[in-house]
Amino acid sequence: IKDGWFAEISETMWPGQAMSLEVDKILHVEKSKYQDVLVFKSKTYGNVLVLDNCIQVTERDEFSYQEMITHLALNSHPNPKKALVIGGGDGGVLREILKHSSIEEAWLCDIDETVIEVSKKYLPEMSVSYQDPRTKVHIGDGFKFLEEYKNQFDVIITDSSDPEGPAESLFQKPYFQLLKDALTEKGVITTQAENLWIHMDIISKLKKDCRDIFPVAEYAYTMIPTYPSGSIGFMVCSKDANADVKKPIRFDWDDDFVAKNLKYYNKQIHEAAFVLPNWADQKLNKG
Ligand SMILES: NCCCN[C@H]1CC[C@H](N)CC1
Repeated sequence: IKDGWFAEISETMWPGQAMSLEVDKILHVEKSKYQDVLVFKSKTYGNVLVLDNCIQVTERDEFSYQEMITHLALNSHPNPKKALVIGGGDGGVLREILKHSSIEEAWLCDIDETVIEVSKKYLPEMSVSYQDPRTKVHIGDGFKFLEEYKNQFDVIITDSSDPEGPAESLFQKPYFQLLKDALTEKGVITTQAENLWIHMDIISKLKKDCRDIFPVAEYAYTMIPTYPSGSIGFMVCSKDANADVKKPIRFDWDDDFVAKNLKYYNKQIHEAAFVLPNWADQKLNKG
């Protein structure tokens, strides 16, 4: 933090650019077993969680990412009862999963307990999900966790940081085979799949690996001001060869629920999220 500003600089992951947020107050600085953890109160985006110098969530715009990574998956499954988040220690994705009345168990496996602890203290609107009786928390490596649970989950969401650091293995092909084996018959996954403007190499490899393992694998994205280049994508995959993940097959919420509980996701946005600009469509779907 310099002259009252936090700059998200990464010469390897987004060279030559940086998102900056003005800092009002530093709330927490800690070196956990896995990464540097920083929480600060920003001037205009609420509290901000930073891991290894990468912005993970801000209170002002997190809903875009949390709602899309969750509902693109759950509304592509006919009747999700048991869901799992790999990562997601801030609790935001868990909060979104719990908005589906079909959910009986919402599991979360994050490697770093410190992230959960600081979220409970500084991100109350996301960590509220830990109080839900359907929530089950496991602290550990998602890779190892999945090796123990076969044919268990209807939906698995990989809410990870970037491929540099503790989440590196969550972007490799063997991980997607583990995800598939942990899913039930019509299981659906979503993963954090980076940005079209600066990570096309990562995305095309992810799509290829997912296509080799899942009969259905599509990339979708959302607008989010505080992530690099202002948007972030998701791989959305289904074990069901007849599934069309590009359209919601379920939308159980009435207008009143949507007005009160969904600030971003709706039926039209579900479909629109898969529509790519020409250069991206060429590279991803025709390359
Ligand atoms: N729920 C936390 C979100 C983690 N996803 C972020 C996506 C953008 C990355 N540069 C950092 C992690």
